[in-house]
Amino acid sequence: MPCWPKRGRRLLQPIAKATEAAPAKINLALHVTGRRGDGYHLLDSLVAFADIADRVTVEPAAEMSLDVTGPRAAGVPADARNLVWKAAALSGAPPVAITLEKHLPAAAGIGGGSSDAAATLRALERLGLASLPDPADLLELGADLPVCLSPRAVRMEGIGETLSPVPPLPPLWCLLVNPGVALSTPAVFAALETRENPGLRGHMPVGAGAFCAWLAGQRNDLEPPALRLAPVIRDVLAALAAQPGCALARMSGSGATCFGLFPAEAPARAAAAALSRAEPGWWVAAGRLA
Ligand SMILES: C[C@@](CO)(OP(=O)(O)O)[C@H](O)COP(=O)(O)OP(=O)(O)OC[C@H]1O[C@@H](n2ccc(N)nc2=O)[C@H](O)[C@@H]1O
Ligand SMILES: Nc1ncnc2c1ncn2[C@@H]1O[C@H](COP(=O)(O)OP(=O)(O)O)[C@@H](O)[C@H]1O
Repeated sequence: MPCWPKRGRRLLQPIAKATEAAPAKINLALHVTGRRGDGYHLLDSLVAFADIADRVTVEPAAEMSLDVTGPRAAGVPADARNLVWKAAALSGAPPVAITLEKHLPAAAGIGGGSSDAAATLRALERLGLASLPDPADLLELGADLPVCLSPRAVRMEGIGETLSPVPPLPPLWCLLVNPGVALSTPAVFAALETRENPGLRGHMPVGAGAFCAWLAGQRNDLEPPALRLAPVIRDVLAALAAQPGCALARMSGSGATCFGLFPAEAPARAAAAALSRAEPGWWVAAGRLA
């Protein structure tokens, strides 16, 4: 079904296809505060996004199809198991052809699949093929889906369905590093030693220096279990922390991707170049935090 955008009184060309960026999700802090009866964990997380992204292109078609391309396509399912396909099916939209250009590593703690699925839903909405769902209704696709629907910095609680606004983040650049180890999210949660921990403490300051100091006082409670499952994460954290200009190094989500925060762009770019040279087997990407 073509979509006729209403701009002024002129009839414009129908939108034939829509492309959306699916940015990397970063848990700047991730506190595990309890566990529900069904085994899902309660979280208190400050979530942000980086302009390091997959790209999802959606166009109307006679039948559903999915083409997975790009430098990180290997191993990503190109059928109904993929979250982009599941999202399109859940939306109730007519059949579409989806092209997913993978740049983010999979099973990496940066919500690649969830962000791709959310980007698919935004593209379907732009094409006029489906309306944007209520974020909480997306939990059945994954706990990270609600936060990825409108990718901007927020506080995420519950198992991922409770989203509340935070003050704008200070200008910060991030360096994402993954050592090439895929970590299973359930395995990392299962390896937690303590499940009832305090939530985020205090109020988020506005300036970059104060913000990074405040963040250093928060945690990622999934870091210790992930380190036990993949000890190489310790090397990644040490390598990030040793980069000039790095204000904080921490793991995102259930790992194994870690991030370094840099108040200035040039040191972040220099650190990306240095780490890529030193560890050619690691995935390294620098971007702006949003
Ligand atoms: C840990 C987080 C933090 O943002 O990120 P990632 O490491 O995936 O990026 C997310 O909560 C992951 O969300 P997502 O990857 O969508 O998880 P789901 O598919 O819903 O769940 C996978 C499994 O993780 C565990 N799980 C997930 C979320 C949660 N709040 N409690 C859990 O215990 C459960 O064992 C569940 O079966
Ligand atoms: N679009 C997708 N991109 C990556 N992985 C996907 C996608 N759809 C389904 N998957 C499956 O989901 C698993 C978790 O991938 P991902 O969402 O990238 O994890 P994480 O949330 O830990 O970053 C992968 O192992 C893969 O089999």
